[in-house]
Amino acid sequence: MKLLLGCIADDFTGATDLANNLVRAGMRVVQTIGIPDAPVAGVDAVVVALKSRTIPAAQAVSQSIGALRWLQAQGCGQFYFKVCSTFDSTPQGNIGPVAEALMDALKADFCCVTPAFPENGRTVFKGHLFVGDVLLSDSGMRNHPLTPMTDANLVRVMQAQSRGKVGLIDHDVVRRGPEAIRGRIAKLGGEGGRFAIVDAIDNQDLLALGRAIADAPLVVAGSGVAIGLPQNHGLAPSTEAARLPAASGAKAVVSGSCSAATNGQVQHFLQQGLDAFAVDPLRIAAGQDVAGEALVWARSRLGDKPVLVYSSAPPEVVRGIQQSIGAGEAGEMVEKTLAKIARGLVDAGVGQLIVAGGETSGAVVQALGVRQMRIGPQIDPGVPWCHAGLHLALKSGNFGTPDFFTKAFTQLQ
Ligand SMILES: Nc1ncnc2c1ncn2[C@@H]1O[C@H](COP(=O)(O)OP(=O)(O)OP(=O)(O)O)[C@@H](O)[C@H]1O
Ligand SMILES: O=C(O)[C@@H](O)C(=O)CO
Repeated sequence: MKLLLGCIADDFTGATDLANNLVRAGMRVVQTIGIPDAPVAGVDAVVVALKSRTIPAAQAVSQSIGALRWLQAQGCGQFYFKVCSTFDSTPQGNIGPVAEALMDALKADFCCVTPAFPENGRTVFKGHLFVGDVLLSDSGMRNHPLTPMTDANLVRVMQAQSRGKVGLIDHDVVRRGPEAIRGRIAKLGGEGGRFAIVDAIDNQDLLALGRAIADAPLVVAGSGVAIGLPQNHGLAPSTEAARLPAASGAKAVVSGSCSAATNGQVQHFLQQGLDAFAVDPLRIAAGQDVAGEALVWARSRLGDKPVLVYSSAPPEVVRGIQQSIGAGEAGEMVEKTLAKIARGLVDAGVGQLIVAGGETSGAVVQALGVRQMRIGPQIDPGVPWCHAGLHLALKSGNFGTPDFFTKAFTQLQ
């Protein structure tokens, strides 16, 4: 059986987010960690998770083209480049350069682009991206250390990193439905345009866009557009596609995300009086065996109630640590330590594991030797349970309700 959709995601939690929306809309999906070395059978879509969001553009292009070639070899007819719902990028890329390289490889003339994900508060109107009630440029993303987003006008943002001309399909057109969208694509393409940012403020808009681009070789989007593509293959939302084996084993959370949502989730967990171990980056830097200590601490506590191991901290604490040992060094040390702890927890019997943070998830999944994950039911928008021998939930820093670290396990019972 041929794959219906081939997806390339620029980070790990983003890949899971996309896979989750495809599954909810009725596709059976496998997420692979990097380019697989063997064919994947029995699914409708494969999401290849790369870690290409902030690496040099040339490397991001070459990894993405590698993923495209593998997906083409599986017979995919349509491709999806998953980018962040806050359009994380710089004038150097990587959204524009990767999108143009994929279009060249696919001989595609035109491509629709939208990070809209209304269920998670990301909407695009008149080409401007809103995060909840504020413009992207007024959201916390303006302070992002690697990809500060200081302009909410996505036509301008995309144009700055693309050779081809970028236009807009605005909401007046989108709400008139698929035919009107197709008409505008043809018009913009006829005027020499290569990309259009597409407005979408609710799921209805995304379903219309999904229909309009049924025959397009490529779409560049957050996970939102995924809800509109399975309908083109006669698939409908169902819980069947999200069925996973029964969960077993002890429960644990490993959190290296320092985003506001995760910090709130850590506080909520602590307020429940549940067991938690704080990882101190300064002690790691001083050469202490923090991973060993955490595992000794955890072993006697593993069981039905979840344990939490976290380095998550508020921005002022993180800044202090970064000033003392360097931002890159602190990040790498913490990631390595948390990954070692996650490996030890699984060896000690953890079978249900939540990991918070995209970089942290990448490090943990690599330490666990996971190459593929089957996507299961959604916990919160953008975060599903997955199965890879054990049950895993990879949570984007900004996603999930405050009780996520306890509620997620209840869902598996
Ligand atoms: N206390 C800390 N001090 C300094 N750096 C830390 C600390 N805790 C975690 N880190 C590092 O901060 C980074 C957090 O990035 P990560 O991608 O895991 O989370 P996020 O940015 O919130 O998630 P997402 O990418 O899904 O939005 C990691 O490199 C992690 O190792
Ligand atoms: O689209 C999003 O916001 C997320 O899937 C993501 O990419 C997190 O890094």
